[in-house]
Amino acid sequence: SNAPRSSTTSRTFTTTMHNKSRLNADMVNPHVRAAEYAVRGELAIKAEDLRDRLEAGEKLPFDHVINANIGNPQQLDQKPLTFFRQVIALTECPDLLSEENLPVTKKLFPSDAIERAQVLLKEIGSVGAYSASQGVMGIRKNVAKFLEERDGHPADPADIYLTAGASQGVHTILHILIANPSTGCLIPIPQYPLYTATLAMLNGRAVPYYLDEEKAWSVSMNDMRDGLEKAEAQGTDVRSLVVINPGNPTGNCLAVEDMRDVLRFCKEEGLVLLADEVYQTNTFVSDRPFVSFKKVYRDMCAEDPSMEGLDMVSFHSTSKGMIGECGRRGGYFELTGFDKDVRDIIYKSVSITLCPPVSGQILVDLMVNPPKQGDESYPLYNKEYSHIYNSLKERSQALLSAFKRMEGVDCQDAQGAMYLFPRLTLPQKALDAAAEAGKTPDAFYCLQLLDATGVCMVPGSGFGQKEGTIHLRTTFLAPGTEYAERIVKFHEDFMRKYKD
Ligand SMILES: Cc1ncc(COP(=O)(O)O)c(CN[C@@H]2CONC2=O)c1O
Repeated sequence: SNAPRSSTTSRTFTTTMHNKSRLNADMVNPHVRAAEYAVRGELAIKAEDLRDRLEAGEKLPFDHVINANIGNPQQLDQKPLTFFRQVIALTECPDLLSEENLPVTKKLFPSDAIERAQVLLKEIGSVGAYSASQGVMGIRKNVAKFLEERDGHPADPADIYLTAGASQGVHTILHILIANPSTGCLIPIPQYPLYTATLAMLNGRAVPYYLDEEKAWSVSMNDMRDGLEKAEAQGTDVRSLVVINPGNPTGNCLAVEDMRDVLRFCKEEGLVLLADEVYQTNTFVSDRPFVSFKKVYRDMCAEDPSMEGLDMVSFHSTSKGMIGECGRRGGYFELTGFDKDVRDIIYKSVSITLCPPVSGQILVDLMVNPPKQGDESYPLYNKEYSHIYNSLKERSQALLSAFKRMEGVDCQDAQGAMYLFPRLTLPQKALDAAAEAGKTPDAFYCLQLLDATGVCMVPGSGFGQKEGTIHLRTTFLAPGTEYAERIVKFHEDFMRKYKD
């Protein structure tokens, strides 16, 4: 109405009221509704509730909750690498580098941190500005240089895409690969549920291939082939294959021979290989050092040119390793192969979300180009890095030995990554109690463990496991061995309570 407004006038709009109900869960995208991500599922939610109750002063059988459900090192006691934070701080507050402030800044920051921040800011401009969608070129050049030094084969900055963590990279690539509801992707079982959750949201098909627990979780080519053939017989158009190396949740590091078999299989079957290598510096056994799929592939092409023509995406992240800067959301993927038209579509896809976090990009630069011998910051960097590495290795061994002491628990060595994936053999009474509670045996055990000890692990079913087996996934990030003893004690009580 055009009537003059007054404090009492209320404008009324006469429209035909649509009798639409308010949005409810049945109205949202059913594929997103169907997706599951156990790392932050029922157990994690309950752990947060217990933490809140402790903070509110409630008395529980433990005085703090330990999140062993997620590989989040700095949530526990891991400290950030000093040099990385110094460079990030300087790039976030460029006034510290002004002529006027530099004399004071030099008293607070090492010269190589100041120099690195100046070089980065010259490349980036402001960390508050959008960068190129693929990421800052200077940083991508450093990633390419790192890859050349790591693998001994050429790497091109044009093949490098910086991402908001590896998660965003995985989502981008799967989003492009899943062309329709019958498109499938071969996924290792057990796997990190980013893959099955993303495939569910994209309405694609997760095609399982089982890792061989008896062979330290190595890949079984027969199982991979069976998985492919079974899926194709059901009308699935399998277009890609995921390998996680070192493995999450299994901690296995693949032998080069197995990697060659996987590459040959992908070439023969025309599959895009997604090589998730975020744990490439989390390796603990000397006879299984990390070797990239890119290196093995290039070596194979040099021996046999008929291997050329494979399409592969390799993922890395600043969330893992000895860096553990999960919240920064830094990462990248490297494209190997790919038709130019497909690359244009990948670029278009990443351009829609403008650019990855610039501070995450800076962290990628630091990850691939850390202080070197002779640099002012190298002694401190090396000391911190070695301390973190050694403590992760010790903690993996301490928790593994605790599991090996537990009745009915069998656990493969942690060759790498941040996790253990023990297998449990539980008494029938425990299985019956779980069924009675409407829970899977692994979830039942994890819930009881959490209630009794405050230690939050994730049921193996959240990662996939062979029918009839029972596993748990835990990180070994928590400090000390006290919590491992809590787990041992709980297990003894649990097995006594449900003894057949
Ligand atoms: C194998 C693997 N790939 C990708 C990611 C994603 O990492 P960013 O997006 O942070 O780069 C993770 C994270 N690991 C999850 C997070 O913590 N615990 C886990 O199992 C992972 O384990």
